[in-house]
Amino acid sequence: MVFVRHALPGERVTALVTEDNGGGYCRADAVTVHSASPDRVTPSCPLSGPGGCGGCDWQHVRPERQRAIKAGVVEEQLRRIAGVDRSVVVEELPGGVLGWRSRVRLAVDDAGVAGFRAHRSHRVVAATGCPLSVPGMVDGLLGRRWRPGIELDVTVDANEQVHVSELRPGRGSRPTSRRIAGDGVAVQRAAGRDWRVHPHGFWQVHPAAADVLAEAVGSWTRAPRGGTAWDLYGGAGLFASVLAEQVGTGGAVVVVESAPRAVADGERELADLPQVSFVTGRVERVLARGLGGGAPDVVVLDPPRKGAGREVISQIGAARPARVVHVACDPAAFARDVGLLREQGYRLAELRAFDAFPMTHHVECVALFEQADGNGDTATTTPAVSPEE
Ligand SMILES: C[S@@+](CC[C@H](N)C(=O)[O-])C[C@H]1O[C@@H](n2cnc3c(N)ncnc32)[C@H](O)[C@@H]1O
Repeated sequence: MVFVRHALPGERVTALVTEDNGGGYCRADAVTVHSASPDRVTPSCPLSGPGGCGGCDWQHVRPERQRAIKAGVVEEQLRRIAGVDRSVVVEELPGGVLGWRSRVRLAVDDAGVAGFRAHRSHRVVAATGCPLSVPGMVDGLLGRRWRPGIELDVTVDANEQVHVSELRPGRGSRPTSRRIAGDGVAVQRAAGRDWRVHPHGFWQVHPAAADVLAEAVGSWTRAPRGGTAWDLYGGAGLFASVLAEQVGTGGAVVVVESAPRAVADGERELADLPQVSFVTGRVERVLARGLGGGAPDVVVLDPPRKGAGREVISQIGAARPARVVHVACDPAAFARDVGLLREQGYRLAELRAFDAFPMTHHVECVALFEQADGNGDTATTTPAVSPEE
């Protein structure tokens, strides 16, 4: 099998193999298009294409078609990995497909010129702009000379303040970071409040995404008044703020998050919600120790790309919440977690998918799971969940 970047289904192309994995599969880049798909468009960035910047690999595809392909990917992974047959629509976020990216990592080459890393490579592609980024955020950074070998972490917040940190390779795998622009506090707006958070901690990259996801999650959690909810992989507590309104001051919302900086931000920003508490630690370890405070009525989980996995899903299953809302940014890991939740007796009740990363292959899913009541879901095959996951 050959995965060809920069091509579209139905096209005839000449492709250059970039990675040969022996008997398994190859990766290749389409370098010449002989017969183009009607969905092919001219990329707005000259660096998009073979040998160019690795950031946005779908600029050559009509945006409507991008969303249709992403929907097909989610459907296919659910069918193949979780044995669930479900039709998916990928919803557009407000703001258009360009100028949305509020966080970028620039790299500086040996000559001191800033640009973007090439796809799956350390090579730096010099750039003069980035049409995907919020307008103006990288202007002035790309045209300057920098110390060779550093990287620049750039975030623009909801107040249009640009925050820049210089990252120098440090001892071990951790770079040392030095703030060179911004006041070190990014203001973000979502779920009806302003959040003052670390500019380079986790926050949704698309400016509309945090609000859209909080609304989607909150519409399905329906945590009972006085009830208990868990917000796992909770960051600064975006979803906890929604859950807190639902359970009221007589209820309890517990956020579990491994990054101490995000916990510190959340404890400060949600100090007006006494029903919210934070636990710093890895979800799998914290749940193994036991969270205390009674069984949850609702669990929200928003793990990183690799998903939650068997251990965490089993721990959630053992707590028997009535509803589980899963937020996921990798369709394959998500489908594996769907299969694991089914093993725990949960059925996929609702699913929405969002184009939170236009012009890239990434897609964000939000799913509601309810305890299966015997009616079952629309499984077509036995879930193909690997035992070690
Ligand atoms: C996709 S983000 C979601 C954050 C939050 N729900 C939000 O929307 O702002 C995933 C979060 O999980 C945290 N994380 C990653 N691995 C973790 C683990 N094993 N246990 C707890 N938190 C973890 C990361 O630090 C990050 O804040």
